[in-house]
Amino acid sequence: MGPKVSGIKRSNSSAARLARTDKRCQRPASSKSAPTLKDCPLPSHRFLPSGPLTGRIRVPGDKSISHRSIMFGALAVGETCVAGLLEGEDVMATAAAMRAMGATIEKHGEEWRIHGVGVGGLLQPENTLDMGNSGTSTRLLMGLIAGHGISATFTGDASLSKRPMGRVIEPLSQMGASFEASPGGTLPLMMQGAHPSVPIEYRLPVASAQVKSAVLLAGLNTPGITTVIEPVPTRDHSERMLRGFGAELEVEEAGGDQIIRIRGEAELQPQEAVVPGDPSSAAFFIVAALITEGSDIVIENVGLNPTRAGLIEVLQQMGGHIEDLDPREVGGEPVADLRVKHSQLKGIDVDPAIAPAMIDEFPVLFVAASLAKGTTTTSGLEELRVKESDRLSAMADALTLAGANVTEREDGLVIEGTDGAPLAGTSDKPVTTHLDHRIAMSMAIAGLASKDGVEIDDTSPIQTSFPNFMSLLADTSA
Ligand SMILES: O=C(O)C1=C[C@@H](OP(=O)(O)O)[C@@H](O)[C@H](O)C1
Ligand SMILES: C=C(OP(=O)(O)O)C(=O)O
Repeated sequence: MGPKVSGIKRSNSSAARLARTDKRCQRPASSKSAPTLKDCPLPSHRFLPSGPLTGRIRVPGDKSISHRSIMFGALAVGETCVAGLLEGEDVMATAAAMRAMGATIEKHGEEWRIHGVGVGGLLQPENTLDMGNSGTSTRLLMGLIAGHGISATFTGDASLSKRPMGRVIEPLSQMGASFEASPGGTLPLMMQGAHPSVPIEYRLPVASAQVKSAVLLAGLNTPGITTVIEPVPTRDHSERMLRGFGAELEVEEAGGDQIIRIRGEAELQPQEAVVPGDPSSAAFFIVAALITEGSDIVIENVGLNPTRAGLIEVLQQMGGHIEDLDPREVGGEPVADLRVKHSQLKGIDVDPAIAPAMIDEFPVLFVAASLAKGTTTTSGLEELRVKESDRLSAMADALTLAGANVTEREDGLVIEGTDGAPLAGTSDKPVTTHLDHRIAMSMAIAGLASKDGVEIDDTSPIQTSFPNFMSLLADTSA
């Protein structure tokens, strides 16, 4: 770790350890009384201005692909080996749930080995499935359970407990599953899967890969053909990977729609899976290098599936220097090494049609826009209000506190950039991350391009998707 990043603590520091205990503070195992703030101090942290980012780095495995590797491996008969799995809390929540339903999932050296139970073979979990902070785990597992004749209860942390589950309850009910959810269709909820379940044709009312995947996963153990119609394409990892595991799945384009059909009562074959680096995690280092003077960095092995690569296109339109080196395929997904150099960014109107291909990257795009020359306008982003936090309001508040010029609209933010001048940073009050890893990491990056640094109230949510973020940032910045 270089001397100029003394403000950044490593992930094995006491702050990071506290982070993990802190989440459990919501429901302390060892104490009958509710925890007080004193028992559970938040691991706050000030991210200081940084010199150039240089060197070659790798970010952890893709979160979406990691969840699916575990789920599909757990449904194949035989041993699936997964290399490059993300070991963040969200993926570990999926692993714990699949173990509770009968799969064996173990780490051997650098590799994860999964012994599956076969499609149709999931066991009824004995205990409540605690999904922590993870929307993907919850919605995809609801789909899997819907096609099995078992029941399960789902809980989650304070953030997940506010997120809408009606969007999966609706199609899965049509397939025969039944639900008892909290008011507003939220967690905690109890569900009973159906056996046999009923194949449906479902047109997605919202651009969501989680809803698409939930219906396809329910379709895996449903007799006949289950069809999902997608008017707006979203990440297609489920389709690619289900095919790779041997499911009969076809995608047809018709009149601007994608029509995805899966034949049920499938038999999945175990695989040797390799998970590419997560473009959503690489995004923080891409923006960090673009806004920090003198930076020149290579991020190796970044997944560049076209349904995920929207941020790179938008940053290039803003004048960002991002080069693909050595494009290749890893685990059935396009990847490349990305060379990113500091660039003078200019504000643009972001085409809302690109939103699904960068849905998790808007918080960090807002940081880039805050340092660009001129105005960046975003629209069509209502979905950001139902992520781990309301990401439009959380980022508008956080960036304003750090000195950026931001106007919040119903469906997006309008940001007047500083033309490269550093943001003031935060003084007496830290930014609030609302249990949202992407808000925490985005504002950490804003700290690099600030005068006084940016203080984050709670760094613990970073563990959900990018456990070594703090140490990688410290190692990369001069
Ligand atoms: O299918 C997935 O793996 C994901 C889909 C997206 O959610 P939505 O389906 O709610 O858009 C994304 O935000 C999430 O991080 C991961
Ligand atoms: C929205 C996200 O994840 P999830 O929906 O799985 O909680 C995310 O990682 O930004």
